Amino acid sequence: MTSPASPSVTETILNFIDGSYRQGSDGKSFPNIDPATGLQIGLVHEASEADVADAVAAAKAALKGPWGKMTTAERVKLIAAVATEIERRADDFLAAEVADTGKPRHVASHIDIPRGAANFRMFADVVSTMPGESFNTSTPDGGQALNYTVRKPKGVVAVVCPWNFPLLLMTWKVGPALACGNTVVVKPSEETPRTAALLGEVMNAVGMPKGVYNVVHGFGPGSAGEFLTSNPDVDAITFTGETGTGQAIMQKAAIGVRDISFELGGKNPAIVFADADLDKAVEGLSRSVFLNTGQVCLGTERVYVERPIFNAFVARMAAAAQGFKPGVTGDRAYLGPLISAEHREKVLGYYRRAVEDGATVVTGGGVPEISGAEAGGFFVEPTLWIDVAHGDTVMREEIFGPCCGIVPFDSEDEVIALANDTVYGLCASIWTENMSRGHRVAAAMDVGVCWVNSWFLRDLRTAFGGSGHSGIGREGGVHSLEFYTEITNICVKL
Ligand SMILES: NC(=O)C1=CN([C@@H]2O[C@H](COP(=O)(O)OP(=O)(O)OC[C@H]3O[C@@H](n4cnc5c(N)ncnc54)[C@H](O)[C@@H]3O)[C@@H](O)[C@H]2O)C=CC1
Ligand SMILES: O=C(O)/C=C/C=C(\O)C(=O)O
Repeated sequence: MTSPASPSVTETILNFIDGSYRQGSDGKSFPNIDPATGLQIGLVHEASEADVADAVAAAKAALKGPWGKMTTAERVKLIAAVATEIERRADDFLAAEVADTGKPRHVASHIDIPRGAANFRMFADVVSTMPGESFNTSTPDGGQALNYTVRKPKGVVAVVCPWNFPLLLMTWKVGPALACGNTVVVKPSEETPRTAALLGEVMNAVGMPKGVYNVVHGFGPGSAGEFLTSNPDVDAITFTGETGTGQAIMQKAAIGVRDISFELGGKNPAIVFADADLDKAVEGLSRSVFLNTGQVCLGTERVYVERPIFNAFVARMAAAAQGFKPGVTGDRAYLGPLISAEHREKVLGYYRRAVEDGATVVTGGGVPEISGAEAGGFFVEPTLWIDVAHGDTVMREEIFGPCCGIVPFDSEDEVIALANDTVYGLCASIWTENMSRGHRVAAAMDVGVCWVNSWFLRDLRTAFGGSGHSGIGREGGVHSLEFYTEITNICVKL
């Protein structure tokens, strides 16, 4: 895709290959759009197949260079320096993330940017403190053997990223990959190329060897995403994004039997029991439904509420939703735009479908009136539905917008069955003051992550990922090492 530079273009975003910024070798570029205004604010240089091959070759060569020869102590010192440099340049990362996503500054400054640094620091700690495994083994001749494991990097890791938390989700993969001694080629989302490109400056500033961190810009099929995941010198692929994309990447990964780690979509339920602390539940669920304008894989799109408190809960959630004013200026309770005009059309399609299927719109359901600079932004109203049936499209498909259906229930068994009746299995949240019930229902959820009386409360050492159509594998803490390292078991006859 090529687009001519327009007068509003202010910045050129380049690929980062073998330690240097490069234009695309075949001269293609595409526009970088500010979702808050709909205006073009930059021009992204698209990587050609040859550029992607160069990036992979640089990453492969770097495994044999100074990077591959470093001790763990030397490597983790560099990785910790990356975290410190991100913190030092926090304002630059914040500006880049806000420009690409249109998200409110307070969201990016509290979530995206600090996590970008933390993802490096935490995995530097994990790798430097990770114990090995060993067994004393009795041998048939009455003697002994010692078994122990050594972990080695997998090699070149392809990191394919989405647009909802660009720096956070990219570094969640790059941090452990590098801490384990791999090299990476990152394909950021075409919607959000800036922070991945900026991280190249950080790598050079801290003295990261050339070729360890590479970035190629472009799209999926027939572009950088496909070129990267089909390159035979890529040893493993980690991906966050849509389930269908995961399936396409999995087919590429099968060639050469490459390992994959996938964090995919969700249709996450929340269960609110009548004994819940309603203030806490409404506060938590108004974040889980509306944070990042609902563009969170962990976001809640189905809320089940025990019948005695159903009406009170719906009224409180409606008031909370009406407090979120779409737009990028004003007080803290505002909603940023959706990522693109195309995504807004998709979300509005679900808004229409809910009504066609008989839902009652409690609040929202359309496009807000916004004047001034943001009039061309991709905003939608925060939206709640009741009178939705379990089989309705908006209760089954991932929408990725600021909306949810709210449904009453009468018994614990009934609500567990409803919550689990989905092809997805990413996360759930349970709201109750009866902790024995909290533990019991949480354990019954067929998901990778279940919160009780909280949501998106993250300890980066814990296992993170989903089951079913929500993903393959777990990352986080030592779980990341399972994916980013290869184990050799050494058996020594004593
Ligand atoms: N964290 C999550 O779970 C996310 C889920 N989504 C869901 O996915 C929907 C579509 O959003 P998209 O950005 O289009 O997600 P996507 O899954 O198509 O894109 C994610 C990344 O994969 C790349 N990609 C796409 N097709 C590829 C292919 N065949 N081979 C290699 N790379 C490929 C894209 O260029 C991008 O970097 C959203 O509406 C939302 O429902 C989107 C972003 C994040
Ligand atoms: O905390 C994390 O590691 C991840 C958070 C959010 C997502 O994975 C997502 O929205 O895709």
